[in-house]
Amino acid sequence: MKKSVELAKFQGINKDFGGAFRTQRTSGLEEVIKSTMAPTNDRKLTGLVAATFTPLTTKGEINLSVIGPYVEYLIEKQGVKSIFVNGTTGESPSLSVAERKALAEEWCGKARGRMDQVVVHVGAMSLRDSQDLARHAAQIGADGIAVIAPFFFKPKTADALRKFLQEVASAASALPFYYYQIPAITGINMPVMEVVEGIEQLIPSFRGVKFSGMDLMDLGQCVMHSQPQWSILYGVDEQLLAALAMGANGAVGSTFNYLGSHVNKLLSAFERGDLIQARAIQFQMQELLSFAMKLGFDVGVNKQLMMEVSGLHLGPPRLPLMPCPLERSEKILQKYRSIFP
Ligand SMILES: CC(=O)N[C@@H]([C@@H](O)[C@H](O)[C@H](O)CO)[C@@H](O)CC(=O)C(=O)O
Repeated sequence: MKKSVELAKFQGINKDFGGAFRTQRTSGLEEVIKSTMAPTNDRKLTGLVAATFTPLTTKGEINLSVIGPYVEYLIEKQGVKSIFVNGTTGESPSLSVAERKALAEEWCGKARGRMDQVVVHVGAMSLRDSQDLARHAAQIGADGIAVIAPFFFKPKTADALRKFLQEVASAASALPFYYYQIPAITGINMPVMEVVEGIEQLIPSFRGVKFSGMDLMDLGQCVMHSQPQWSILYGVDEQLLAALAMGANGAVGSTFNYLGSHVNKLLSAFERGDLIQARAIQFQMQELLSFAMKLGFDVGVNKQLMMEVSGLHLGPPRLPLMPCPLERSEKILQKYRSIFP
């Protein structure tokens, strides 16, 4: 990469929160290729993206009726304008393909005209299921798709993983495609940098990474070598500020469901160079999460906290996750209220 390009990119880093996107200079041939293969939505994904919980009834069925009020809550109370649905927080590995389609359709329908972007996670252990979900996401008007690495039969090399991602992306080539890395869940610790190397040649619709790992050097390398149209979105909410300093363009996370208004202030503070304020908010988030983690924090506990803060009826998590014990949820809610009065 030329030095001037590197410098321009470095200077452009973190100017993305306002939603601006930069266009790439291309040759005539590249223009032709782009016009035939580029995704129809070329709006760069930036800012806060809430990874949504999946509403279930008390009997454990998906509860589509909560999705409309949920979207309104995120917009009105949390200032969150983009969502990432059917991900980890949404318990996608515990949902059937039919349930995932019904949920994705409802999220897209309710968010249409109200939110900036809806990214549908379509990753699955079966390539065919993943392709089916990707095609469906395109039909229902999703703004992008993301794919996690299959984690039962794990790809052994970056090449194998890239091929899997390519096969899914090609089922919905008109949609921006994001690689979803989350090593704590998948057990796949391959550096993201290795996975995305040369990926735009295989996947013309590739638009970035949802980076949910702890390795900030790998994150920095991804930022450094990313293309202008890519979004590097961080997914470990409790250390978001470090990722912003490293050049992340935005964040996808579960806690933005109930902390979005505060984290938006963190982003604004960072943007105007007020590190004291940004750090103070990050420390508040850490205070809450470290308290919850000591008591035991998983998607079930997180979902309960969201229910109590928002008043939305999200129901229990699905087995094998267990509902949050009452005593624990009371303590966490109390802590939440003391930190964020
Ligand atoms: C392991 C995990 O669930 N990570 C969360 C974080 O938002 C996480 O809940 C938060 O940082 C608290 O640890 C997200 O990265 C997951 C996510 O975005 C998703 O639901 O797909």
